[in-house]
Amino acid sequence: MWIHGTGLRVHSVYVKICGLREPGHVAAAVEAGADAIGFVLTRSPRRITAEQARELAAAVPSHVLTVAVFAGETPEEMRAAALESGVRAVQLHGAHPHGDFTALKDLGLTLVRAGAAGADLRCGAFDEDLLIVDAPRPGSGEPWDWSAVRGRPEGRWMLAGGLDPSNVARAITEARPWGVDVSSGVEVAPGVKDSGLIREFVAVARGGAKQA
Ligand SMILES: O=C(O)c1ccccc1N[C@@H]1O[C@H](COP(=O)(O)O)[C@@H](O)[C@H]1O
Repeated sequence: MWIHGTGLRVHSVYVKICGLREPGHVAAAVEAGADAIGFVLTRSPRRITAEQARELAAAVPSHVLTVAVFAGETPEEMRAAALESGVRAVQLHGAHPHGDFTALKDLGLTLVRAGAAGADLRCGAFDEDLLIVDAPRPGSGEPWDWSAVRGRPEGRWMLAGGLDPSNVARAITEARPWGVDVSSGVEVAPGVKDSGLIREFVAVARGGAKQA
């Protein structure tokens, strides 16, 4: 199902796979049915350049949202990297002020705001299109008490932080998010994705695979 006017497609639970660096893993995520895939353009074991992101994004069909992930960069840096990479969305982690979102608005990209549970939990409060409610340390793979936010975020919001194929079904039950976002939980080492784990994560998040 497509959400009118947003370029966003949802099944039961919207699924984003983040921190992709290899064409084979991008293909695995797309074939598994991910709705969005993320390229980390900030400090991280998963960091790639805007040029590498452009090459990876070029192979992604238009129904899958490509997202550039930032944390602490200036609006000018984010604009330049977003334009060079050719992504369709930008994701701002941490304490970015409202003005940073306003400064990116004219790019016409989907704006994603990501913050921990203590942040403003209303999607749209910073003019963003999507909200991610994450662990205090993004990309750390550390689980947190997902049930603590159940019923609190408003609008289209994704749960993130420590999710993996073994716990995502429970996390969805506990927090009732609109979508889920994963990075570490589909890796065999920091920054090293695994196609089997990507497939398993998408299948479980959509309710298509049984939990052990
Ligand atoms: O994935 C990263 O390395 C990363 C680095 C800096 C900011 C955000 C990052 N990714 C986002 O973090 C969570 C996933 O965390 P986890 O590793 O699954 O626990 C998600 O929002 C990613 O988009």
